[in-house]
Amino acid sequence: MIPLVLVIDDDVTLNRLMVGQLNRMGHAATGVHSWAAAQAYLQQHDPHLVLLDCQLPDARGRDILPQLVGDCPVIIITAYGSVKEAVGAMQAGAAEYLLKPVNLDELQLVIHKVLDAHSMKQEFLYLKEQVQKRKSFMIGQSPALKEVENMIDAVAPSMMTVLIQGESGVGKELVAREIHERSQVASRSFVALDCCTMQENLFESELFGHEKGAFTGADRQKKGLIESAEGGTLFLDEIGEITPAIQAKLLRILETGRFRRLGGTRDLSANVRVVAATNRDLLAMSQEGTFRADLFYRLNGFTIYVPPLRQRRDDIPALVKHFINNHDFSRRVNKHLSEEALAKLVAYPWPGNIRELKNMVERAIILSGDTARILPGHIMLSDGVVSTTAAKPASKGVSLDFEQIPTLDDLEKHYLHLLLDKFNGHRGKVARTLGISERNVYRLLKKYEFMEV
Ligand SMILES: Nc1ncnc2c1ncn2[C@@H]1O[C@H](COP(=O)(O)OP(=O)(O)OP(=O)(O)O)[C@@H](O)[C@H]1O
Repeated sequence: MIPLVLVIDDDVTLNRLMVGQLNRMGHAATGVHSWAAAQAYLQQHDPHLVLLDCQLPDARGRDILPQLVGDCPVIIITAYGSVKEAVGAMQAGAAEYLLKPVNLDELQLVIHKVLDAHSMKQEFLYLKEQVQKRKSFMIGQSPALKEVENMIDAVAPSMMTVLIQGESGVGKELVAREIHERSQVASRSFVALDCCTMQENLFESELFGHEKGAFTGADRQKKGLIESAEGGTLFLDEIGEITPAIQAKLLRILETGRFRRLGGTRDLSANVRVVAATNRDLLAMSQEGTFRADLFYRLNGFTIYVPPLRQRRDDIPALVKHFINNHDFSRRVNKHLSEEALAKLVAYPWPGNIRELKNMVERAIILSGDTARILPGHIMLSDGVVSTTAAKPASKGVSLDFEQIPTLDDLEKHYLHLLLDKFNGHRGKVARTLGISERNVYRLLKKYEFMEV
């Protein structure tokens, strides 16, 4: 498509020069010398770009600009010495400005830049719209999941705080994203913070931000995630892990909408919707005194419980199909599950829930090689590891059960397996939990020949 360009300039010579240059660049340019002539042109055409002289005989550029900028990018041409006018035009929405006398090389550069930026913006807006229009990412038709969907629909349009409860890997973060996507603030940011992976100070500065000099190394002011989520949704994952000091600050945000950056003396307002998730029993924790009861009641105003996969086995076939279809390699070889393999999956208790199912499907795809059919032999369910934290959400510790007395290597291997499942294969989080470097985690992955390596 050849871009249409309209040049509105009463300087006849400059106008002709610019039109000539634009046509040589492969555009279809038309020159007019007044606003009246431009209006006549605009009634018949939709140009992709307008070059507009600030001083026309029958109108001033800054009065016309608002009528043009909504439809296409506008480059202002202004007399040398009227930079102030050019700045005003930029503030009113002009894409760029050129000073007279116009240098034709510069004209070419600026036009390329403006058209490229405009097409990128159009593409971005298109993609954003597509993403917003997209249907739910939540797969499954079971009555239990439908109930969760109904709860999401009910609460999403309000700005109410929501608590999502459920075992690890059931899809709590997905539910939080759905609440955001179906809310009135869907076009604003969704900011997620995992409360269990950071030390208290780091976490505080990440969430609330800090002022310059708040602590050693704070050499400049930094905004926190609360400010990044301004007008949108702040998702606090693993809320049961936050310390009492942070619990108090979070309570203040929920009660008053106010907070301070670390080292700050000024209150700032937090205009965010808070959605929190946990696999712990917050009620029991608040009764034991490890989680503030007042914060629990604030969060608990609207709770969505996401049931474990073993209570909605009907969803397994659709989930497996979804994970296979979303795997590049399996799409190429048209992978599918044999009936026996599916039966094996449906019978399994899934202590690691949908995350475990997803990892298992990905492993089975690799193990089945070039054959299209995934057979029961390609499905490796956890061998020997009978229970994990996932099966005991209220417990803070970890239990590994073995059929025989394990060696040190068995313990290491199974604990690594458990952490990989818990953190969805995230090596950084595994390393932080084990207190070793990521390089060492990588070494262990190789040692035990995990498929993720
Ligand atoms: N209904 C679903 N449809 C499709 N994918 C799902 C569904 N539920 C969960 N998943 C996928 O399963 C994985 C785990 O989900 P998610 O991270 O939301 O679980 P979680 O409950 O937040 O886990 P954790 O407690 O460990 O933070 C993700 O890859 C997610 O996309």
